Order: sequence, then C-alpha cells, then structure tokens
Amino acid sequence: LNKDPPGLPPGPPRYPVIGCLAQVQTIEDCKKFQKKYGNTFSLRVGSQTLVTMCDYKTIKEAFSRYEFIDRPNWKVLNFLSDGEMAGVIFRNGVPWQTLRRFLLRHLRDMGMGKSRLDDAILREADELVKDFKTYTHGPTLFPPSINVAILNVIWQLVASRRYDVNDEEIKKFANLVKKFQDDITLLALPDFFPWLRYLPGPLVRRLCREDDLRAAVKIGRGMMEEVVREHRASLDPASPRDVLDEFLLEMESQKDDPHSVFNEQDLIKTIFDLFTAGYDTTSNMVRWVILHMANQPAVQRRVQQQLDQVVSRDTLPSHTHRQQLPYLDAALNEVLRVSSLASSGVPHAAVHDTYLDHYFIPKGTVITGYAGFCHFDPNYWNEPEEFRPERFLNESGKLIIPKEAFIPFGTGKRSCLGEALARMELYMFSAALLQNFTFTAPEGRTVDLSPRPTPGTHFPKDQEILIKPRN
Ligand code: HEM
Repeated sequence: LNKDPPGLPPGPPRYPVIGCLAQVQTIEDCKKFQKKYGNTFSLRVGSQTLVTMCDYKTIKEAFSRYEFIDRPNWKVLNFLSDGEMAGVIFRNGVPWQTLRRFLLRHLRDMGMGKSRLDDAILREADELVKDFKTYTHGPTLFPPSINVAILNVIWQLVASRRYDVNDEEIKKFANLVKKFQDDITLLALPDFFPWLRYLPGPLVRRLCREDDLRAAVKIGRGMMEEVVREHRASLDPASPRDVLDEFLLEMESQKDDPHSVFNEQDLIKTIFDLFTAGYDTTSNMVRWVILHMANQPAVQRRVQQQLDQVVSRDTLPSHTHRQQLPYLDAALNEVLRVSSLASSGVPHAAVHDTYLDHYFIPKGTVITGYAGFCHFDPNYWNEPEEFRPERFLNESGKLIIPKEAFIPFGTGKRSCLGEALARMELYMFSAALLQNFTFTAPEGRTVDLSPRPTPGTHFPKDQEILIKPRN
C-alpha cells in the first residue's frame, strides 16, 4: 500500500493501484463514509487524494479561503485546449481572476433588469410554450425544446444568435455538448491512473473513447471558430453586441501583451465553458421543476393561483412580475434544495500545504464540498425530506433565502458566476410553463424522483409525463 502523509482526514482503506475506487460510486457510499469517518474524510482514487466535506460550516470556511481556490491540474479538464489550462472554470491564478471578472461584468451589464437578457429569455419562454402545446396529446418524454431554449439564451449572451427549435445545427450542437459531458469522465482515467500512459496509445484512447470525443470537439470548435470569424468581420468597436465582441475588443487592446488571457485559445475555451457550465445544469433544473410540480399537485395549484392573480392570461410572466410571485420563487428554491443538482460542485484543489479542521491537506489535494449533504442536514432544515416551499417564505409570505446550508450554486470565491442568469431562466421558464400547462404523471404511474446514477451530479431520469393545457 502507498503511504498517505500523516494528518490527512481519515477514510476507507485504499488498495494498490485503484485506491478505493470500487467503494465510491454514489452519494450513498459517501453517506456511509460520513457515518464512519466523520464530516471530512479522504478517499484515495488511483494516484489522487480527494478530500470530501459534508458539513456546511467546513465547506463555507474552506471555500472562503484563498488556500482552496484552485482547480486540480488534471489534463482532462483542459482536453479542449490540448491539456493547456485555458478558459475560466478550470483555470487558476491571475488568468482565472481576470476572466471571471470580465464575464461577471458583462453578465451584469447585459442582463438582469437591463432588459437585453430578460427580453431574450422571455422570447425563449414564448417559443417553449408554443412548442409544449404540440406535446399535449398523451404521455411524452421531455420536449427537446427545453434544451434549445437554454442553449439559445447562452448563444444570445455570447454571440447574439438564436436557433429555431427544429434547426439541425442546434440539435447537432446540443448532442455534442451532451456527448462531451457524458464521455469526459472516462477521459479522466489517466489523471487518476498515470500508469495507463504506459499502455499502448491506441488501446488507452479506445478505453477512454478519446478519438470519438476529439471528433466531436473538432465539430464544436469549428462552429465556434466560424462564429468568431463572423463577429470579427462585423465588429463595431463603438457598439459591442455581446460577450464575443467585448472579448475581441480586449484582444485588440492587449495584443502587445504576450501574457494576456485575451487570446484566441482562451476565447474559444471561455465560450465553451459557458455552454458546459450553463446548459446541462439549467436544462435539467427545468426538468426537475416539471417533475416536482407533477409530484406535488397542491404546490403546483398554488403557484398557478398566484400566477393567475398577478399576470393576465394573455401575457407571459416577465421579470417585472417576479416580486409579486414569491410562492413560485419559494417553490423553485425548494426544487434547488431537494434536487441538489450540482451535488458535489466542481472540484477545488489546495494551492499549498495547509490545514482544515485540524487535518493536514497537502498542496494539490483535491477537495469537494457536498451541497447534497448540507441541503438535508436536520441541524439546518426542519423535516428536510419534506418538499415544502413555505420554508422559503416568512410569515407575511415574502421570499427569504436562508443564509446557511443552502448552496445550490456553491459558496465563496469560486461560486457559480451564472447564478443570477440561471435563476432568471428558471423563474421565467417555469412561470411561462406553469401559467399555460399542468404537469402530471401519466395515468396509473408515479413520478420517478430518483436521480440518474452519475457521480457528483443529480440529474433527473428521462421519463414520460403528461402536459395538460390550462384553459
Ligand atoms: C441551475 C443551474 C446552475 C447550477 C446549479 C450551477 C452550479 C454551479 C456550481 C455548484 C459551481 C461550482 C462552484 C464551486 O466551484 O465551488 C458552478 C460554477 C460555475 N458556473 Fe454554474 N450553475 C448553474 C448555471 C450556470 C450558468 C447558466 C452559467 C453561465 C452561463 C454558469 C457558469 C458557471 C461557471 C463559469 C462556473 C465556474 C466558476 C469559476 O470557476 O470561477 N453556471 N456552477
């Protein structure tokens, strides 16, 4: 057995070569470790030490500290840029800070109350309602228009583009992003098991489905490069249209700085980051909302009653109605809590040797915080297993967001930079759908709320639902 440095958080025994991989498959396994080893434990998977935190106070403390601000330096995370760190999600140091600030500034400038993004989301909500009307004749799987709506919002933000629901290019793009996200885990194998690099290259590539993924990425890259070319040709420096224009302007103004993060490689990777971080997450949250409403008819009815009181039936709910719809927002927060979609978040890494909860954490140790645990911690939530939107309302029915143990978008300096956008999308899409439809399980069936068995995320299972138009 390899020896761990002394002082690491306790954890299950690790076996030669694979570590404790065979014992860590789902959140249920982590629950068992939590019971046995406490709220902070370590897992050894191959050559990597992963420290898992299950308790809110420790997560909050760790992620507010500079020592845990990095991402792991895994090659897989930068597959798109041939192993070089690029973009924002898996970047460290000053380049990360610069790109994060750039994106936050432009998200703020374009969106949230400034009408550009709000209008774009409202338009997608309108298209979504029109498309859902064609699925009301019997049990149906989730309409693919959910994906198109979410992708269109990001396309609007990035490049002022949108696609029709049946457009072949957007279908291809959606499949590609999905394939990337599904298959990328396999590609992580050499980061965990470096000895794989000594096996014949073609065998490893086959094992990790690398060639497939490279082909998919090539298509995606081609699409991005085409958009960049088109934007360059039509750029008006006096009136930038979107994130891509703003990035091109930064590139121009910093072209003499060889260390600038505003370069072609970072541009493509940053755009891709926005799609990978903002697409599967938000579209699956919309699916969770539909499933929870179908499972809780009384909650669904109450949301609809409030919608009917506030918004005339011939108008779609917009951001201007939001203040008057606290019950809807409360229900959405409850869905964020119980689904805990990004349960283990995105991994962080220790910047240098340090301590956490009296444990020694060596430089480079990968560290994750499980939101899924915090959201069901009885120390913070009364009857956490119950679906109860009222926990997000005060006595006068006003929305209150708890300050503790509610971290669906992470916490600290690395927390989700798209939170405001995601929340606005969730609000507008849910409001539009619930104003126009009632969701139920098909006759004689129940809603399946168990998540797909993917490590670290809780995505809903695809399943049939009934979409009934409201008269
Ligand atoms: C319901 C939808 C979403 C959920 C639940 C979610 C959740 C998260 C979580 C848990 C993290 C990791 C925080 C950490 O490392 O501690 C994260 C990071 C991130 N998210 Fe989101 N997210 C959502 C939507 C979006 C959207 C719409 C965008 C942008 C278009 C976005 C962009 C990002 C980026 C760029 C990061 C990396 C931030 C960094 O490393 O500095 N996310 N998100």
